[in-house]
Amino acid sequence: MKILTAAQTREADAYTIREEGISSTDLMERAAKAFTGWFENKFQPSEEVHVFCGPGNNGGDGLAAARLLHERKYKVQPYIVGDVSKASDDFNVNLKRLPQELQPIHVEQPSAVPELTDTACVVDALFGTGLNRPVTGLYGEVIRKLNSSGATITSIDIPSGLYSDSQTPEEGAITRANYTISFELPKLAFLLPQHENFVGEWHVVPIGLSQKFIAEAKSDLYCTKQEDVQQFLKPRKKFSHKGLYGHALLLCGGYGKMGAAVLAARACLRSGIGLLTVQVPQAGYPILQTAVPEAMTLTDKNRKHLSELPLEIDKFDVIGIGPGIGTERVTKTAIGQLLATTSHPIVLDADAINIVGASEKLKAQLFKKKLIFTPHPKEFERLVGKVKNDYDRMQHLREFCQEYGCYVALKGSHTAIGTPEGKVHFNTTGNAGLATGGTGDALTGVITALVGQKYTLEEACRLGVFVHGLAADLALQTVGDIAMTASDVIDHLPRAFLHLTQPLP
Ligand SMILES: NC(=O)C1=CN([C@@H]2O[C@H](COP(=O)(O)OP(=O)(O)OC[C@H]3O[C@@H](n4cnc5c(N)ncnc54)[C@H](O)[C@@H]3O)[C@@H](O)[C@H]2O)[C@@H](O)CC1
Ligand SMILES: [K+]
Repeated sequence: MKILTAAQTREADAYTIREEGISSTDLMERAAKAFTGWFENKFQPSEEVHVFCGPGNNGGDGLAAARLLHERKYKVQPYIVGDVSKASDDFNVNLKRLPQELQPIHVEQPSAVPELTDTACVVDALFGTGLNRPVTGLYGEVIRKLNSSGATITSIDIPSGLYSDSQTPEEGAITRANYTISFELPKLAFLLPQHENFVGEWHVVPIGLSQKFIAEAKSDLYCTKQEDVQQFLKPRKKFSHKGLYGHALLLCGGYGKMGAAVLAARACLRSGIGLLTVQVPQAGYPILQTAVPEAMTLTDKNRKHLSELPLEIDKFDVIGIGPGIGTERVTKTAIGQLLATTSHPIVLDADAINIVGASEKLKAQLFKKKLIFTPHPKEFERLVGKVKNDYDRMQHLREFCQEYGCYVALKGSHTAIGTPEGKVHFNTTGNAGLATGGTGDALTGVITALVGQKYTLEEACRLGVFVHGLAADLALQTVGDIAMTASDVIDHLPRAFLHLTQPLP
């Protein structure tokens, strides 16, 4: 699914109106119906609904929604904020359509906003994608008052004041929505962690914008949905054997962190790898052989740390390295040797990233390799330096991937996968239960397994991150997010793959 800019969304609206012979007023009615459809499922008609409308089409949506909710027996009070003498045409059409008994309150001073209790529902329709400057003055005061009221706020299309695809200037007020209901496609701003407290829980509702326009629109930003990954999932063949599904090598684990190797290995096996060899420091031999009997185990000559590569490194189709390995000098040397010798794809995680990030010499060895990095935001900064905000982080992600011709799965609530072409694919599965030690080790195992099965590096990243998040979503139903462990996520990988390959009842 593509992510469009605010400007492209306006063009999509205009194109749909022009090419599909629908009036802009009817498109607004569709948007308001889609919004109220969601709203009715969430809130009871007994609740008071205060709808705050700005001067543009977002305000028009608010007026239309006020009318529709009133028809469905909600107790609605519309507010018109600021000077609307130059309001949009569709705003005016919807103002006229308000029934006699639904008189709007004109807010020309912040004091005209009533004291709202925390049982009140607010619909925020002040500004949408037409926002063209930071919100200050009266509108800013109204937003601050709504934010501090304790009422439950639902924003139409986007929290008012939030820029959809660039950094909102500091002086601009932004609605802190509990829910955001957006039209047709998500906005980039929703996917960035810094906006969590503004966007709240977000949903996208379809309004029938031209699919032709969306398909042809140029964008480097995507959301990965289930149907996307299902398209490149490879079904197993009846006459197949383990040799067809790749032989992976995991270089993981260290003294006191052998669990990282166990988790990566178990996730790798649960993601379909044909054969798995794990090399661990000597101290890990009995642990691996006992905890993961399906894996072959090699031991390093070093008792506690990774210090050497297996002799026949080229027989492996893919190498996953990093979880639990530490940053000893001997380990750094081994990573240098790995980058210098193998031509097979490598998945680098955790301390492998920290080691590479701290060494210009190793960074110089990254060019023209088949590499996937799976950093969390701190590890990513060790690769690219300090970042200013989430937009800056995205820019660094694209530049790093383009410069080194590699893939980076930058982990987060919406893990962002950067590609050498400068694209970014945001993931849409997963939950806060993943914020616990070991889930990253599991992800390394999943992606390594998929690369071993000859998925392209892009497919392995997108499918791997998606299925790992889906496993966590399935685990959520039985263990919840507080108690979830990495092992729970791995234990739910089978159901997650089943969910993708077979329609569930
Ligand atoms: N026909 C369409 O184009 C559709 C539009 N839709 C809705 O329309 C919205 C976009 O509408 P518009 O393009 O009219 O834009 P908005 O409603 O977001 O706001 C634009 C108006 O606000 C003013 N403005 C912008 N920034 C301001 C600021 N910081 N302080 C004070 N005033 C400011 C502008 O001068 C303009 O009058 C979407 O977000 C969506 O909610 C939907 O109804 C779907 C159909
Ligand atoms: K809004």
